Amino acid sequence: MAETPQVQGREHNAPTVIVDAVDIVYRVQGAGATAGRGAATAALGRILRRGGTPGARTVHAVRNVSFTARKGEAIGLIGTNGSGKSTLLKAVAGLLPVERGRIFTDGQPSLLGVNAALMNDLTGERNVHLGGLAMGMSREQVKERCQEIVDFSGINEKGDFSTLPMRTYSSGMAARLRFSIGSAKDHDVLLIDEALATGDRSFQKRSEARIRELRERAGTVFLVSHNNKSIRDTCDRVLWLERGELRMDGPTADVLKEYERYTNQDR
Ligand SMILES: Nc1ncnc2c1ncn2[C@@H]1O[C@H](COP(=O)(O)OP(=O)(O)OP(=O)(O)O)[C@@H](O)[C@H]1O
Repeated sequence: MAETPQVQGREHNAPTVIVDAVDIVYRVQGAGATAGRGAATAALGRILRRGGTPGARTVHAVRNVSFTARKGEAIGLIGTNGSGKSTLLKAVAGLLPVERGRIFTDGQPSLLGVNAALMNDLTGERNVHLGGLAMGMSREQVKERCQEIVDFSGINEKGDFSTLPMRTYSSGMAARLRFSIGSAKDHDVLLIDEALATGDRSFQKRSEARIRELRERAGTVFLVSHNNKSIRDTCDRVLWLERGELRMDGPTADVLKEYERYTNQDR
């Protein structure tokens, strides 16, 4: 019997994210109002020049980017500072509008860290519960997995931190707990922004293994990182963004070779 398109859509290799000729532009209100001359004079000058809103400036962060991601792929996003990686990830997560082009996703993309909105005044344990519920886990599932999530994060390695408020955590500990909560559930499309950079080497190894597991369970994983080794160890494909443009899209080894050549030369 012929398969319906929906059944085909569940196959390995099926597209999960299609980004089609996307541009993303930030609008910064009130930017530069105090630059140079006095604020009032500068604002008046702008009104006279443009006849528009004073102080509105734009940042064109992503330019004409297209790619298709498939089930089972782990895709690294690389590029020098400010090249548009986080912006693109937020747009795929549906948190930023596109100026031009379209983004299609099959399933709900989860941006690690943002979806599990953690609260500084609550303990790590309470945050594990809330984060789990926010991701759609049942109370029983959360109860069952709470200890495992805390153990994976390693926050209790130097004391019983899981019963202390998150504001007492170092930024690395908070990032580890976020990663641990976010990756406790299988995601259709998991977007990870620099989560691995903050942990120590043993946490990095655990999280790399976790990414490989998530990927095997048929999801698609995107990983933004400045750590080329993490990218090499976890991703089979890499997108290289530079000044908002997609400079290269291909197998990890090929793209990293060109990227390393680019970052090692004087620019
Ligand atoms: N909220 C914002 N408002 C205005 N401009 C922004 C905003 N966030 C980012 N930008 C600008 O958009 C461009 C892309 O930034 P983005 O954070 O996506 O880059 P990135 O590649 O993730 O950088 P990094 O590696 O430094 O984290 C930069 O020029 C940045 O200044």
